[in-house]
Amino acid sequence: MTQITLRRPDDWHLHLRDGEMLRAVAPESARHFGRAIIMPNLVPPVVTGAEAAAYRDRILAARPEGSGFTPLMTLYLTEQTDPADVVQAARDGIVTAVKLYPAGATTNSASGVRDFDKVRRVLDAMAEAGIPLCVHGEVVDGDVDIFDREAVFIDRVLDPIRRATPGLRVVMEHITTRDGVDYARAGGDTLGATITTHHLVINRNHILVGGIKPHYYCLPVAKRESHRRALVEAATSGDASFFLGTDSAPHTDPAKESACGCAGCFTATNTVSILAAVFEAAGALHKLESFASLNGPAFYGLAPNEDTLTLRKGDPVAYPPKLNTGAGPVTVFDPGFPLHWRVD
Ligand SMILES: NC(=O)N[C@@H](CC(=O)O)C(=O)O
Ligand SMILES: [Zn+2]
Ligand SMILES: [Zn+2]
Repeated sequence: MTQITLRRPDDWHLHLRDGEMLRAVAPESARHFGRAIIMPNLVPPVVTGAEAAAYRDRILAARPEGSGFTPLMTLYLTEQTDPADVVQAARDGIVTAVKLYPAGATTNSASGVRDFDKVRRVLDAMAEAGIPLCVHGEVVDGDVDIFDREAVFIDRVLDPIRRATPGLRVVMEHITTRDGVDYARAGGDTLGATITTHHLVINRNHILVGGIKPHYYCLPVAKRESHRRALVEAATSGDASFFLGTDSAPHTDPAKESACGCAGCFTATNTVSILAAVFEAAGALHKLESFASLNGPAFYGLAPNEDTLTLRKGDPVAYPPKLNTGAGPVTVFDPGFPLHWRVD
């Protein structure tokens, strides 16, 4: 196959940041994607419906002329979140989902949740109103090894929450393990999982072998190769539980290339070409549309995009290694292999 046309993909987990960074990265996502679930972990975080509405306006203003890219906003769940504000913001069409960060789990998560009982009323209201909860699924306990944090979160936090709040629609964001794949697959139609582009490509060796590679460091951290293979198997299976959430998370080079570097891979620029390579290598190009364009909208109760995107195979596509932003240079994720699929 040398050409494939799919419904325009969506990105169900995206960081656009704010200010100069937003202005530089928004066009990178708007080029290929129809919609994106926008992460609320700004400084300070997007906590209320009014803040989400204002942030949405800033994103719309950062789109290139004529772009139809639609940001789908989320609220950052805190122990002070007002259930009525969440429900109202969803009813008003401002907010599509709520994001749960365990406090301290990742970039800008300090305002996240420590005591899950304190958000019980919000979760009950969300279950009742059908508002999805997007979850960064890692425990933060110092005694849990960083490579085990996802599996332990499923047992200690996620499964108890889902049992206590039946009907709550949950997205396990950026799963990185076979444990995550298995739990999502068995979870029925109230449970979905996003998989990032980079976790389909790298394992922990990419970060650590031959010198430390800060641009491959993200959270949850990439796991061993058998887990990466489980993710590829899940993404390319066509199973409706799994859909694309790039987690494209720009940080400037100085913030990444540091004695204490930030977590996040910036993949917005070349994600679609990388995904085509991954799916082709798995003999599953015909499943790319399910993963990138169909399963996500189905979970969120939305129609797929009307328009399409065509990829053609040819000579390697050159992507700029860095995006220059007003906030500083941002390194574009390097998959480590040539990309032959060009988006028309
Ligand atoms: N994935 C990351 O490594 N970083 C994300 C936060 C997140 O999605 O956990 C970021 O905001 O930089
Ligand atoms: Zn996260
Ligand atoms: Zn993220």
